[in-house]
Amino acid sequence: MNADSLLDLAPVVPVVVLDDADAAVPLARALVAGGLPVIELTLRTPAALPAIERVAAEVPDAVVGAGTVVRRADAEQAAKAGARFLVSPGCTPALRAAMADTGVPFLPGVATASEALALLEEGVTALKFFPAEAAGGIPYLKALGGPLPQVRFCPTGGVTVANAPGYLALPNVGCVGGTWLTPRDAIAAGDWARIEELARAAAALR
Ligand SMILES: O=C(O)C(=O)C[C@H](O)[C@H](O)COP(=O)(O)O
Repeated sequence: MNADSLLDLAPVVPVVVLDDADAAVPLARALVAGGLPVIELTLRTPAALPAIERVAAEVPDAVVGAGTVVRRADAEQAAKAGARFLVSPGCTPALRAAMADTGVPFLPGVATASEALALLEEGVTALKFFPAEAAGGIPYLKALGGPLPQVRFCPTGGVTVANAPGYLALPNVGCVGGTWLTPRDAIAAGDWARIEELARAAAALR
């Protein structure tokens, strides 16, 4: 798998904030059962790294990655924990180098044509578009596709079950990401059936 093929594995990538690493395995199983095998666990809580480790070891059908990669150490620790991909909200030359050094596929975040061009110069053609809705949403991405048809995006940030189909209809969108599949209250309650249902609805979007 490389970053470009990652965009084709599932129409929606659940972006997860976990408070308790014990929730990771049942959560990942529910998402996989609902049809969403690609899972981004954000490095925003101390539970994230052990959660990545457990999902990588115990849920072979999941493709678990790390989100909120913002420093070299994040990239290194996530790769060591078994992350199969890395996602960052934005990118700098140092962060790109750090992610590339891990050998793990990565999706750097961009929000402008210049940022996309800087990464294109380094051979990176799969990008996260963040924060998607706030940065201009569907019309903005459509406009970027004119001069930059070789770049494909995973829009994330303000994407919902309602606006996801519009993004997925764009030729330069491979998949979308969002937190709506894994509500914090459902995770806290261990309501895996609800999460599986949300995943199933999202998997059917395309
Ligand atoms: O953690 C990261 O690396 C990010 O870039 C941020 C997330 O992608 C957004 O927080 C998505 O959140 P929603 O808008 O609720 O779907």
